[in-house]
Amino acid sequence: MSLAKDIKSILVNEQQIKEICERLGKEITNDYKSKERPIMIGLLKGCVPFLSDLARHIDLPIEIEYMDVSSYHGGISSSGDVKIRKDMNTSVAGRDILIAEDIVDTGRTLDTIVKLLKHRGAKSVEIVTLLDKPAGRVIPFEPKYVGVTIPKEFVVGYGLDYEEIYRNLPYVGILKPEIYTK
Ligand SMILES: O=P(O)(O)OC[C@H]1O[C@H](OP(=O)(O)OP(=O)(O)O)[C@H](O)[C@@H]1O
Ligand SMILES: Nc1nc2[nH]cnc2c(=O)[nH]1
Repeated sequence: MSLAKDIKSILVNEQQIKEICERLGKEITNDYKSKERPIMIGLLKGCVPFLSDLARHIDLPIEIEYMDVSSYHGGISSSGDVKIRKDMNTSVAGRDILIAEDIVDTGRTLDTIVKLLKHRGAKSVEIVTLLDKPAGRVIPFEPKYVGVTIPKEFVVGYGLDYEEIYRNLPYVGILKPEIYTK
């Protein structure tokens, strides 16, 4: 059964993703070159393909950690309740942190996690996201590094799921509404 048949249109294709990772990797390499062993924290599960591709374009000694965070418990809207399902093991106190995300939508996930990491004593906390959906915000939030700004559509692929499916599509596409309205 093909996954592609459920996609209305491709929003960010494989070539565009490649170019975004190269561009952001160069920018981050330049901005973080004088910082001591920054920690890139991926927010599972959606971050996986993006973090993996982006990190290979960062030419610096960085550490990579993960936190498993979720607020979308099935369906296409945020529950508003950001749950940490698995925390990281390393202390962030005094460290420069770069959070890697697949998407910033309502802003709830990142607002919660940035506040938490600052409360734990991180020296700096910045965000790199593949997708930014500013029209979805319910909390003001501006990620520092953005791959591409997208319209207010529910998207899947390249890490992003609908009910845990579609994360393995190699591109980002708009899901046909009949998939989530049926
Ligand atoms: O800006 P927001 O409205 O908070 O949405 C962004 C979050 O939503 C998705 O995660 P989700 O909760 O679906 O978990 P997942 O990464 O495991 O799919 C995505 O990976 C972001 O973390
Ligand atoms: N799959 C998916 N997850 C999200 N989390 C927040 N916005 C989105 C979205 O558009 N698609």
